[in-house]
Amino acid sequence: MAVRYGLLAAGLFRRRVAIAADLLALGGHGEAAAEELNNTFSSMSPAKVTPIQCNIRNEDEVEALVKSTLSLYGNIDFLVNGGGGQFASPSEAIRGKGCNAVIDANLTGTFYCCKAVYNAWMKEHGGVIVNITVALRNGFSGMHSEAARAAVNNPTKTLALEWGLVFSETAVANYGEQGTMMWLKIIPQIPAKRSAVPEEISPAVCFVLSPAASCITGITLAVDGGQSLYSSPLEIPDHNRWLSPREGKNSEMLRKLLSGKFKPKL
Ligand SMILES: CCCCCCC/C=C/C(=O)SCCNC(=O)CCNC(=O)[C@H](O)C(C)(C)COP(=O)(O)OP(=O)(O)OC[C@H]1O[C@@H](n2cnc3c(N)ncnc32)[C@H](O)[C@@H]1OP(=O)(O)O
Ligand SMILES: NC(=O)C1=CN([C@@H]2O[C@H](COP(=O)(O)OP(=O)(O)OC[C@H]3O[C@@H](n4cnc5c(N)ncnc54)[C@H](OP(=O)(O)O)[C@@H]3O)[C@@H](O)[C@H]2O)C=CC1
Repeated sequence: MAVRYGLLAAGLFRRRVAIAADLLALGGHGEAAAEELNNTFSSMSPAKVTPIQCNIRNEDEVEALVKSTLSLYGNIDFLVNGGGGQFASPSEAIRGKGCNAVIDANLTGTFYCCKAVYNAWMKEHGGVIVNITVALRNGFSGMHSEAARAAVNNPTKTLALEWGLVFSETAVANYGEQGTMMWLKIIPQIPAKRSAVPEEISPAVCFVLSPAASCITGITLAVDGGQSLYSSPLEIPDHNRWLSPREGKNSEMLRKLLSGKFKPKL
């Protein structure tokens, strides 16, 4: 199984019993992470994590990575795209270079990985691909990040159709170190009244990878405690930039209501 290593991928590894497989951990600093996982889980499973460094923003490196994986393991049953991230910034301050960097990491990097694994293995043998993004309905993880994550959604469906693979996009909302303060503020708006934790993301991914999901493809599975069903976590700043309604008795009534001078009957 090929996985770009991260917090969520580590959770996935914990559930390796369900999908007994070796695991290839990737990422800029994968070695220490792989060592930690191998030490932690060696008594529980023969599965082994092998770190191979690769910048997924570089197409040649991704192709070389897939080649190395196949020489190591002989096959690639699953690809879980879990690499990515963003920097925090108000939209108006994001520069082109930063925007492109985030799009390259989250969107183009995901595509490179899908394409390389498909061409080198899954085209002939089939397989399952899961793309992990952010649960972003109504927006919030930053314009650059949102653009990249939302842009994974439709191609996931297109590739599921074009390639005939079991293909799924898992949108997660679990807030660890990133955005903690912001997240604390919005927890009251989450129907579950808490965020998800990595241990709740990995079972969802395992489900999609497992034979239990053998008739599922191209779906988006939100693991977010219902957050995306409810309001947006974004705060709307006070402003006076909206067009006023046409003058008349209804706009007059609205003004009264908003001023608090008029008490509605109900
Ligand atoms: C912000 C909170 C939103 C809600 C969070 C939702 C929940 C999500 C959680 C997670 O994502 S967990 C994963 C956590 N990990 C990360 O987020 C790491 C993300 N970082 C990266 O992937 C990379 O650092 C990057 C953002 C893709 C940038 O790549 P790199 O460092 O290689 O940059 P360059 O290609 O050289 O481009 C640099 C360019 O980028 C802009 N920039 C980078 N950092 C910042 C920053 N902190 N503030 C503003 N702008 C930034 C900037 O334009 C840089 O250009 P220069 O100024 O250097 O010329
Ligand atoms: N954790 C959270 O709260 C949430 C996470 N997500 C998203 O879910 C996905 C997985 O998250 P999680 O596991 O927590 O995140 P992590 O930050 O733990 O893992 C992301 C991994 O991606 C790797 N990575 C980033 N850019 C590249 C690159 N250019 N080339 C190769 N590897 C790269 C990082 O490697 P390295 O560290 O070596 O640079 C890191 O190991 C991400 O897309 C994240 O944005 C969504 C919602 C919430």
